[in-house]
Amino acid sequence: MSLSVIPPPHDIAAGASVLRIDNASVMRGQRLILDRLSLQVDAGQHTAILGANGSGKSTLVQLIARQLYPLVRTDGGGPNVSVFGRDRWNVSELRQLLGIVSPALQLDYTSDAPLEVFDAVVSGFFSARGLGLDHQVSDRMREQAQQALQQIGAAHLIGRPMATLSTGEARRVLIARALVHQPRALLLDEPCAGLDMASRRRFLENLRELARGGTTLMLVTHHVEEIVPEIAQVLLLREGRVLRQGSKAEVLTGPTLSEAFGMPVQVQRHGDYYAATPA
Ligand SMILES: Nc1ncnc2c1ncn2[C@@H]1O[C@H](COP(=O)(O)OP(=O)(O)OP(=O)(O)O)[C@@H](O)[C@H]1O
Repeated sequence: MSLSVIPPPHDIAAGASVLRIDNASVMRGQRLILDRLSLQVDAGQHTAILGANGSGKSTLVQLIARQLYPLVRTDGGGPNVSVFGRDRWNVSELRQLLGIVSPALQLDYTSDAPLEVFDAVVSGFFSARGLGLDHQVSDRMREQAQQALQQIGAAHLIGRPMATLSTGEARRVLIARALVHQPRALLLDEPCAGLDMASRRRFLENLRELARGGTTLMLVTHHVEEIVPEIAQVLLLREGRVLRQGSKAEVLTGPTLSEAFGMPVQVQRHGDYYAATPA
């Protein structure tokens, strides 16, 4: 199923990459958390960002989401993080092009007891959590929200309070919310965390459909098994630095993952999927 497009209220530079990070470093407190990181994601170049606990993945998500800013360059170069060709964004405008689903977002939405599923999704049009008196919801918006919920297999949850949903159900609803704008890209931080085997499989199939439908995926995970076949590029982080970047065949090897996770790891390939286990 494809959603009809509500055109974004702004232009994007023609041919601009979804994401360009050039030698960006991020400090938190006195610590250097990301160290001269570079990454380019072009439209349709589905990418996994992989790394052990504490390697800097969530910090990178916040950098991309413009919730954190890199250190000012000392080499005289221009801005070192651009999303859709721009380094400055109004966050709600950016969300129309780049949908983001993260554990922090899920916690925020599921702890709002009265928030109902459909309102949680349709309020995505206003970058608000739930509907207020000043929000004018058009028939078109309702239709788009309904379609997004159907697309991700969550339409049956309409009417339920967000706080009563299971982890997997809430995850789907938040993805539907991110999809109402039909974003060009989705940034998913550990989207399978807390999902059981069957939910994870169904969810990964949803992601594959989105990727095939033209949404560029940026998937942050520490599970090699979640790297769906459509993802061709992998960025492997270790202690805030890029340990390796390239195709799956180049990055997902035993020696490289052993270095990334600090223990011997064996990699198996099952068709188009990879799996990693302690050696
Ligand atoms: N606000 C902060 N102040 C200081 N250090 C921080 C802060 N936030 C994160 N860190 C540190 O930055 C490093 C990277 O954290 P980050 O959350 O980005 O890693 P991650 O790869 O997402 O880890 P995980 O897989 O455990 O979620 C960690 O060592 C963490 O302790």
